[in-house]
Amino acid sequence: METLKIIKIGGNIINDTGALQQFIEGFSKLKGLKILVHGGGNSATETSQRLGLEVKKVEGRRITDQETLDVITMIYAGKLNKTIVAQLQANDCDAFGLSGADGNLIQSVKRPVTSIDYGFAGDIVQVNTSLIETLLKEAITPVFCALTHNKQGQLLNTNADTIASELAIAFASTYSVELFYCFERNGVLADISNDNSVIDALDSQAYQTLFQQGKIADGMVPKLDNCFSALRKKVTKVCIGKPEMIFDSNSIHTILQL
Ligand SMILES: Nc1ncnc2c1ncn2[C@@H]1O[C@H](COP(=O)(O)OP(=O)(O)O)[C@@H](O)[C@H]1O
Ligand SMILES: CC(=O)N[C@@H](CCC(=O)OP(=O)(O)O)C(=O)O
Repeated sequence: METLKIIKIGGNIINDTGALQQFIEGFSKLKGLKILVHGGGNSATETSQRLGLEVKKVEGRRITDQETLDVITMIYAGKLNKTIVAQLQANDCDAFGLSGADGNLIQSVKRPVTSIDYGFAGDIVQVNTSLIETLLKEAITPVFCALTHNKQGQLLNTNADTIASELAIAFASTYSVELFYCFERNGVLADISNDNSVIDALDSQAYQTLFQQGKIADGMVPKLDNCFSALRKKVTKVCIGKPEMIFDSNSIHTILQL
């Protein structure tokens, strides 16, 4: 099976001009089929705060009211997506910026209300792989932002880690999919205050233990849930670490195992 690399970059990489530039240059040079998914949660938080909007997150997911949805649409689908695409184009990577609404690529439903109402936040129900494959076959690199839609005219905020894992799962029967989560740390850390405490290989049982000990928390919890869900659904390889892991397989990072 041909390999498809799905690479996600988080908001802290996007906000660091040097790190983003280095990533864009390396990503552009990667051979073979590739898809980029970007977050940008901290840019949305900054802009919301500047506008005097209250920022609320539960278990790493943003509670998205109408005003917050307006902000994230401008930031994720507008400023960040178009800036990243322009920078990739400058590096001769034929990038094509997308939300889940474009071409009906990613459909979702409003996250069901339990004790928490996440507002306009979506859970993915369907990925339109055929149109994405058409782009890939034309040597076009899809670049997804963290927005999906419900096919009834409503945009929904969707965690970028989940978009990456759902894309990976949707392609797992067609390609050998390698999923990379790039962020600002060296990998999953046994001690969050020590960047040298990278766990080389993490399985779901060790994850549960570290979670119960409080050593894995915040945004790392939904990230790891997405990683293990992808592995269970036949994604070939899942890694977490700094962007250099996608160009240099010897660099320090965490490999996930079931
Ligand atoms: N054990 C851990 N190892 C690494 N990061 C951790 C750990 N526990 C919690 N974290 C936190 O998780 C964050 C990554 O999640 P998140 O903020 O959602 O990343 P991103 O913006 O890249 O999606 C890290 O910045 C770190 O603060
Ligand atoms: C529902 C939900 O939480 N969506 C995320 C989407 C952005 C994101 O995932 O950004 P990072 O990858 O930089 O964290 C949010 O608004 O923060």
